[in-house]
Amino acid sequence: MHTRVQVAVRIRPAREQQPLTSSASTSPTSRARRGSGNSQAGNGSRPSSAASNYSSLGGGAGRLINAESANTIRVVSKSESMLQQPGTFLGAGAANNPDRLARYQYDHVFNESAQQDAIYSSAIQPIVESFLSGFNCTIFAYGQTGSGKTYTMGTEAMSSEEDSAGIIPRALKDIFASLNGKTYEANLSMIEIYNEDIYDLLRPASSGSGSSSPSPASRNLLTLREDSAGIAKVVGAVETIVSSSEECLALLQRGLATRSTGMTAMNQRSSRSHAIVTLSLIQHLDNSTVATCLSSRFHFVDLAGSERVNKSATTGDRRREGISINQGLLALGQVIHALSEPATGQQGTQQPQHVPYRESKLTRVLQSALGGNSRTLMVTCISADDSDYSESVSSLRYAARARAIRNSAVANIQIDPAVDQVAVALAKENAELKALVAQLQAQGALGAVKPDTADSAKTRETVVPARVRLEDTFFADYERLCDRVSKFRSHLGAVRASVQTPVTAWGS
Ligand SMILES: Nc1ncnc2c1ncn2[C@@H]1O[C@H](COP(=O)(O)OP(=O)(O)OP(=O)(O)O)[C@@H](O)[C@H]1O
Repeated sequence: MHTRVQVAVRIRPAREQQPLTSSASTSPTSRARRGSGNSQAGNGSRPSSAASNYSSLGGGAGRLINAESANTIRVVSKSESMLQQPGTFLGAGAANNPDRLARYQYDHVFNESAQQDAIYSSAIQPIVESFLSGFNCTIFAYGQTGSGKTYTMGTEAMSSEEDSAGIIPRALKDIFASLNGKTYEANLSMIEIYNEDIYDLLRPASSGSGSSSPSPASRNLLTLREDSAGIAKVVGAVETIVSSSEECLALLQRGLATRSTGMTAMNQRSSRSHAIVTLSLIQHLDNSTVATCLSSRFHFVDLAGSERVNKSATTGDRRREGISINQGLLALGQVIHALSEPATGQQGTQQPQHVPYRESKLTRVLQSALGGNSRTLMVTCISADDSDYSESVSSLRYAARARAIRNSAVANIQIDPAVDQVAVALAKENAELKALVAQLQAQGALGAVKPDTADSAKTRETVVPARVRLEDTFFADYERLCDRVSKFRSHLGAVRASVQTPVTAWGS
């Protein structure tokens, strides 16, 4: 079933303070480890209660970028060329657009006063329902550095109780509440892509544990391998069995402590890596005749933010990280671009476009989320400050393009492995019966009885009743097999029908 990638845009509250003027370029915290929420006092430090440092006013009449409705963002263009860009629907171009306005439309737009719970209930809950119905799902946060991706995803602090809790803790809480009383297996993993290397955040570094900042060489490097369908999979990440949201949050908290972060002029604790949290779930469905199971994967992706080297005032490691981050995001932009615009052939026919997934680890890992078997939501975080105008407009354009991507998401229904064994046994039995029938036919026991041989009377006496008995057994087994197969088919059909359209709001 084709589903469109959904896009939500969140405008972060205005920063009350100017971008950090700390000497990020001269004394960066070298690959700082994210703490457990402690914030240092003083100029430029991360607020202990983040919301308290930001204006909660929605909208800003004099600003160039504003949320106009629950689906629309209005941008006053600074240049003529901007009005010609995809995603604008005034369309008539600058000459007919004296107000120089562009409007971008999305599935959800949240202004700066939007709270975490409102974002969760309108944009995220439908995806959680899809996941529980057997669909692979991905939510990824995109945007410039400091625009609020980590805050929105909830990879800042792992608690599902606080008002400021983000998407991940809230989703985990809902998922495990829904699974209560069901038979399932759930596994959690957490990785990061840092400078084009993939690390396991749930496996402690193999050496140097005394150091506050393990060197990349001591950490567990993971590899990517393509499956038979050409989809890259991360190999070797620790998958921990989990049975409650509290367990997941404790694990994620541990993983976050080793995520690569660092201070830049734009963000006191800037994520220097793309973090991917994956929850894999197998739900066993109850059925008296044939058991099936739903298997689904939920990827939560907190991307590192794009940054302008001059603005983020980075040097050394921070600068190298920034370049690597930008390269990964550039590749992501190219993939979004290719998927949103199918190439047109010579006769005007649409042709499959080459999609450059292989350009970066990030795009390889996100391959199935973009154009594959997944229900995907891109949460684009922007700042409406005029000083962030060009970065925000660029994010808005990417977001508008991403909305054109069509995925083919299907509910992953499988025969329970235990039922598979029954099916194998029945197939074996069937094959044995067929062989027996063939053997008897070859001996003439099941064919027409040959007339008037010397032993014909004896043959009729002994073979015919045996044949009847064998036929009875064979047909009884055969009917039993057919009955089980037909029950299984109708059950599978019913399960498919019930999970194909669980979310009415999903784009198609
Ligand atoms: N909607 C919001 N309400 C309150 N505080 C916010 C909001 N969005 C972001 N913040 C605060 O702004 C700061 C920067 O946000 P955050 O770290 O989430 O940005 P980011 O996009 O993840 O940046 P980077 O890409 O550099 O990691 C944090 O202190 C965060 O708590």
